[in-house]
Amino acid sequence: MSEELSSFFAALHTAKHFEEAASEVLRAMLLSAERTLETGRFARRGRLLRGVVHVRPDDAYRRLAVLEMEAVRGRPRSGMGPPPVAGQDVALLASASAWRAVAEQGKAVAIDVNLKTLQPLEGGGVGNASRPSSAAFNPESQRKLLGRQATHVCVFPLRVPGGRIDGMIALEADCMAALGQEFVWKEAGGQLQLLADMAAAWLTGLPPRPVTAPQTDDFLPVIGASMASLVPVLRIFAQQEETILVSGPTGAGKSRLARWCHERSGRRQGRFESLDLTTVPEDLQMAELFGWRRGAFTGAVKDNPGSIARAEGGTVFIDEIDKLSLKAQAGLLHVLEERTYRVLGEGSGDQRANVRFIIGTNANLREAVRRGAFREDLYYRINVLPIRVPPLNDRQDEIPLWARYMVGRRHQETFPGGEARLEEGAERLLLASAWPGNLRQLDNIIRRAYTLAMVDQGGAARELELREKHVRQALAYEGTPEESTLVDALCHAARVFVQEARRRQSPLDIDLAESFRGFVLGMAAKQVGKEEAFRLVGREALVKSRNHQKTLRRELEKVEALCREVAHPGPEFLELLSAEGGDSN
Ligand SMILES: Nc1ncnc2c1ncn2[C@@H]1O[C@H](COP(=O)(O)OP(=O)(O)OP(=O)(O)O)[C@@H](O)[C@H]1O
Repeated sequence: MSEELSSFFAALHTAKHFEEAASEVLRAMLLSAERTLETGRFARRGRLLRGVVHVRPDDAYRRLAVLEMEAVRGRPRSGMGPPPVAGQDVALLASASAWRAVAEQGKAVAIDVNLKTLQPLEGGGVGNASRPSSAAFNPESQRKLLGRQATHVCVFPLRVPGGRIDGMIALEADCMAALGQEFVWKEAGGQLQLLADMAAAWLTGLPPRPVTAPQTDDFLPVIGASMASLVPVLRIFAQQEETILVSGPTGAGKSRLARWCHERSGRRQGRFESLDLTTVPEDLQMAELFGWRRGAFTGAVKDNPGSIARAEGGTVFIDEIDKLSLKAQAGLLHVLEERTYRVLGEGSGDQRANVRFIIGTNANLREAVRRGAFREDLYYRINVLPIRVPPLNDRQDEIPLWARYMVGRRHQETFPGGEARLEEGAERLLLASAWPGNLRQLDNIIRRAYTLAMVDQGGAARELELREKHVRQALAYEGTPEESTLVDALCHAARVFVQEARRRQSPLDIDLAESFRGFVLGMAAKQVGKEEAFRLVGREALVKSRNHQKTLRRELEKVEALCREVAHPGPEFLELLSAEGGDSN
């Protein structure tokens, strides 16, 4: 390994955060490309501009970093210098096609922005045999790149061990003299990809530099650790013009997040129009989007502008995109590519679509593409800036914060200026519950518990406390989700165990497997009687030898030990323990 590569490797080893690793790799790649440029035929006629690292494992953005060439020149070769920050004004590589090409082919692609061509790099250089794809760029992407002097872009896949492509690194350059694929990528491609390959594991594996808690607001009133690391990426997304794809389970807050992005975009003065496709019959989807003229179809008794026209200058949020019919998919693709559409029933004359689209889905769109239910070209067209909202179960740290926020908000509706709090036990109970319905379910439970607390406190309480019993009752109405399997339940128990250990900031030294057996036996004994309980868990022999009473007692003691450890009074079946009384032989 050359000295240069080994010092690059050493720098990656000492990087503690994604930003530091990104800084190293972008600096090394930009300098390497610049050296090639200086010795080639475009020396003094071209210049490197910047590099951008996009980390998007499982097709959802996790991190972004940008490094301007000026910053590279402005600091010594060794030493960390300021980290590359994806600032608010950063312009992202505006091409869905670049990502599609690197993700599908696992190879770097070179783009000539003036010619609007995109061509795979082969081996260390550009293969003449590979087809240039001239449909690769829409005029908007071209305008944007040229607007920041980028005439040539090379995009390298971020290949992690195992062969997955978890992101890309784009280098931008300015060289009017170079045509098509002539720029330095041809000679430097092999070395640049090597640097990207070496850095991939660090870029995708390192945590982000800790950020101070982002500011909350009405649309994002709670931001826990996992969302906090996404907020910088979201802020950048909000300010772009490209389509954002927000995926995540139902009730996780996708619509609110879309609204948050709108409020932070240059289009905030315009309207935010939301179109939930689950509520629109397939044959009316085109009409709802593009509007109609009177008489366009049966029932069209007067003109209707449609979502795009209503949101003129603003944002259209299309939720549950997988419900879009194939016909309407073709219509949406046309708008996204050409920025024009035709109102239904209008003989001629296209309208300009001056809106930004945000798309929501809780379906696996890639899978829908595989099944032929969703157009592949549309998938790539809307998948420019994908982001995933994690389920509430994966952001446990947010549960008490959301619960407090929701109780407060509910109380303000009845008693503006009043005060509502949650008893500690109530928070513990919420934390220990599973939330398949995410924030929507939590909100429902809080509202139900709130009503119970109000009734308990006689109605007119400006100061209100939501107690554990209110939450327990509210949860009881929900019942156990029928689809809950043993594996789901065990996952849930494991999650709560971890959360309890983290809460106390010291190890939770209990043998969970041992106490779990006690829980199972206790529950079974309560439900079907002691002897049958032992049969259910395959320990019939103990019943026959009359040793089961003693065993049950020992098992229940382990349950009791666990309850003591986590300062919980313990479940009802612990009564069995006292009922066993002196029967210890
Ligand atoms: N930022 C928020 N502030 C207050 N409540 C919220 C927020 N986000 C989500 N919620 C609660 O969760 C519910 C669902 O939120 P939202 O509609 O944004 O989720 P979604 O992911 O778009 O759901 P779906 O996929 O079912 O449309 C809201 O009605 C509200 O009760």
